This record gives sequence, structure tokens and C-alpha cells, in this order.
Amino acid sequence: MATRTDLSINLASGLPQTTLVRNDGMALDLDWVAGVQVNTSAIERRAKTLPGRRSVKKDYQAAWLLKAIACIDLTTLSGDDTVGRVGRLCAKARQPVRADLLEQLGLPGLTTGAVCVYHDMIPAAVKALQGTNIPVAAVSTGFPAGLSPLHLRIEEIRESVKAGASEIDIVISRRHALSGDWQALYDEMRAFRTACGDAHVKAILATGELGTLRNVARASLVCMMAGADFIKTSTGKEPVNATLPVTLTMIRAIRDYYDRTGIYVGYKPAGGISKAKDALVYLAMIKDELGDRWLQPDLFRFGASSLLGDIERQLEHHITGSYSASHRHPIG
Ligand SMILES: O=C[C@H](O)COP(=O)(O)O
Repeated sequence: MATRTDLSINLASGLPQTTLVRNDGMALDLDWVAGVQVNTSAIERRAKTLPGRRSVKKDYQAAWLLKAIACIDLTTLSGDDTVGRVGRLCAKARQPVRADLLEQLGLPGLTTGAVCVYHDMIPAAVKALQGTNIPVAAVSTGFPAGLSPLHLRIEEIRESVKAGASEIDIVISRRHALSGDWQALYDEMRAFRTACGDAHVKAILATGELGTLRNVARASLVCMMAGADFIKTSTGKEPVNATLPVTLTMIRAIRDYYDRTGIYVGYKPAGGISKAKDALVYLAMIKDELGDRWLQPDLFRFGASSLLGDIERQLEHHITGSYSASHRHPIG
């Protein structure tokens, strides 16, 4: 079993942080955007071999899973969300794993990275998270399609910030990327960033609707130039959401942006990530491609509604040697 010291050392910097880094952005550099190319078959090949390439076991696996928890934006984005459901989700964010297990793992204060909800549920989440450092993230700008009038999308951001969201997940207009109108995408993202004020902004690219990995790479870059603090794959509502090839493409764009500007931008894969073993693959990929600095909640989040339950089951198995039934982990 993991000792308190083992995991405390491994996770000392893995607890949620209250201060996120900010990206002030830069002028749109169309030459840089036009020069972005993606070798799709090489990306797909590498993505295919990654899951088998690294395996972490026993205490190390437990430590990585605890790290994953600290990086989850625990999410509910359903038409039938209620104040009660959001309250239960927030209780889970405050204490993501059974108290006795967390005690044994040496991290009694562990929480998720954030709670992510629709605008109407912000007050309920803010109330339920009072006394914690867990931020409330709100999806905004006509989520998930992003097709309402621009002034309303901007106003929605302002309203969500006023209601207490300190992180705003915006959706981009896919048509700008699909038609290569990078100036329009830049201007839109810039306006969203300004409306966010001090709130951090995550740009959802909806990569499953962008057609090519080259579009994904270029849209990533343009959103970063326009001041996105995070780039995020998906709303969770597209037919294809987070994938490993898309992840490789986006985190390499983040690396290029960092290399050229010195600015850190975070990454959030979202949609369909529900298994602990998949979370481990994502973490390994981030470590390989971006390094340990990006394995902190201020630069990496999973957008997930059901990943936590599986991680909790694996941790329970790690400590007790047996698996609990998944219905015992209905939330998260
Ligand atoms: O942003 C988060 C996603 O909507 C969550 O998607 P999921 O329900 O497939 O985990």
C-alpha cells in the first residue's frame, strides 16, 4: 500500500491551486498561422502506439490517479440539471474519494480542479463550494453550438462572471475555422477574452467539427494569440470528442506557442473520457510532450462527467484489494 510520504512527495504540487497563469495574447500573426502544417499520418501513428508505451503500476498509479482527480473539471451539462444535482456534484468535488481512503493515501484535503456547469446553475455551485478554493467554471457563448448572436454571447459571458464563475468555457464559431477566416476567429476570441475580465477563459474548439488536424492546429494557435488561457477539445456534445491525435496536435501547438512567446497556455481534453486507464494515457502524453509543468491543475484539466467514479473504484481497489460496484459511485 502507498505510504503517506510516497504520495505526498509525488503529489505535493498536484493539489488544486488558486492562481492560474494568464495569457495576454499577441497580435494575430497570419504568416505563422499559414505556416502551420500537420503530418496527420505521423500524428495518428504516434497516438496509436502511446497507450501501450507507458504503464504505471501500484503506488505510482495511485499517485497519478490522485493527480488526475486534482485536474478534473467535474462536470454536469444536462438539460435536466437541478440545484440538487449540482449540490451533490459539488459535495463530490469537495471530497472526491472516501475520506478514509484519502487519509490513507496521505491527501485528506484533495479536491477536484473545478466544477463545470451551465450558466443557470452557477449560483447553486458557488453556494455549495463556499469555503473551498474550488472554482466554478461555466460553459458560455451559446454552448454547445455557439450560433446565437455575437452580442448575446458576449453578454452571456458577462452575466456568468457576475454570477460568480471564475472560469468561462467559450465555444468558437466553427465556421470561421472551416472557412479559414482566422481574422474573424481572432476578433471573436479577443472579444470573449475581454468580456471575461479577470475570469480565466478556455476556448472550446469542438475539434470533431473542424474537419482536419491542420484546422485544429491553426484554430488552437489563433485562439492562443487572441488570449485563450486554455484550449479545450470539445463540448462533449459533438459526435467525436477528445481523441489522442487531436490531443497531440493541440499540445504541440501549445508547445510551439510557448517556445515562441514564453507564455503558458493550458490544455483541457473533454468529452468521453470516463476510464481511469484513459486518464493515465493522457497524463503520460502531457508529461512526454510538454513536461511536468503542465501536469498541474493550473495548466491541465480533464472535462469529465463520469471519470471520477472509475478513478475512485481503482483507488479503492488499490487500498482494499477489491472493487466496489460502479453503482456505488453514481456521481462523477
Ligand atoms: O466539458 C466537459 C464535457 O461536456 C464532459 O463530457 P462527458 O460527459 O462525456 O464526460
